[in-house]
Amino acid sequence: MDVVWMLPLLLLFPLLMWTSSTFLFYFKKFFYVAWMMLLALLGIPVCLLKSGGRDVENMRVIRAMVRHVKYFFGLRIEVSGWEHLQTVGPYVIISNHQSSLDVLGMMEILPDRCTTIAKKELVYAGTVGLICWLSGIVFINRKKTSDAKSVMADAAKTMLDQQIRLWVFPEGTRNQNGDLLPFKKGAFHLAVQAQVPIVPVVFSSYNSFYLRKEKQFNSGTIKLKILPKIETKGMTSEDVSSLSDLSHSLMRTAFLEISDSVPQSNGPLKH
Ligand SMILES: CCCCCCCCCCCCCCCCC(=O)SCCNC(=O)CCNC(=O)[C@H](O)C(C)(C)COP(=O)(O)OP(=O)(O)OC[C@H]1O[C@@H](n2cnc3c(N)ncnc32)[C@H](O)[C@@H]1OP(=O)(O)O
Ligand SMILES: CCCCCCCC/C=C\CCCCCCCC(=O)OC[C@@H](O)COP(=O)(O)O
Repeated sequence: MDVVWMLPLLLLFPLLMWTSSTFLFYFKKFFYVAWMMLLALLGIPVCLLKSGGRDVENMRVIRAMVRHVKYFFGLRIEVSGWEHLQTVGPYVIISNHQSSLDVLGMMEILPDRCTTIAKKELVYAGTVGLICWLSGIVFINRKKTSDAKSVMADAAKTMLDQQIRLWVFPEGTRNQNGDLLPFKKGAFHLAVQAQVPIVPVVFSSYNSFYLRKEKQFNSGTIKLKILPKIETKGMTSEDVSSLSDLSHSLMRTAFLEISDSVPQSNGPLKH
């Protein structure tokens, strides 16, 4: 191409960058995925050298490598309720799930020996998939409940045998509706089967800085509220529904309390 044409294009590019919020939205999203892929590529050999294979201890590598990422996007993460994570031994963390950006908040508070339950498709996500597998992430097939149930029953045993904590997203999918989705039951069966406490964690609404439909991705604050643990000792599968309802109501109250009242992306969810 002629140099004469290159010059205005070169000048236009930064202008486009600073003026078009849609362009910035896609650029930031692309950068997020690309950066995470690169970090994972660098993290994989570290994990292999440290533990030689699939091991929950590799979560420490991810936690350390992801902590700076928030600064690229001007995101502040404010945590409250740290004391509720000071529980000895295994427990199940449950949290709401709005976007893949949740990984940033997660890595801010992730306790030692804590891994997560994820959809099986994530294992195919290139270097990110491989580092997730190396870090002991438990993959489930959401379309086959019987398979998912047996994988989670095995996880309940592993939690106790290997003193592992598990992070589950009980909504079962990403949701940015300005409210919580009804909860799936897996996390509660897991906690009851292992007879371990549940620690609810609530992420404030991202609607004040990240709107998928409107293609807005600005800087902002994520509030993370860790709630007091809920004991499950002595509970049976009969108690799962009430345990799920109690957790949902506590988390919904906290979610509405810490989220700014901003226009919602898709309107409030109708139950
Ligand atoms: C260095 C660089 C690094 C780079 C980055 C790396 C980042 C990596 C770290 C972070 C990773 C983050 C990953 C995030 C990924 C998040 C996700 O993938 S979310 C999606 C996957 N997760 C879930 O789906 C978990 C929640 N879902 C469930 O628990 C579900 O219950 C289910 C087990 C999948 C089953 O779902 P479903 O059948 O649709 O619905 P239910 O109503 O819940 O269940 C039906 C029926 O079955 C009973 N039941 C459910 N579970 C059990 C069980 N474990 N045991 C026994 N019975 C069970 C339930 O009670 C229902 O019966 P009922 O009679 O109606 O009560
Ligand atoms: C086929 C591949 C599927 C996942 C591709 C993700 C690739 C992302 C790469 C880098 C981003 C940083 C780490 C993100 C890890 C979190 C992944 C995530 O949040 O998955 C979404 C899942 O919770 C729910 O998905 P659905 O909305 O139910 O569907």
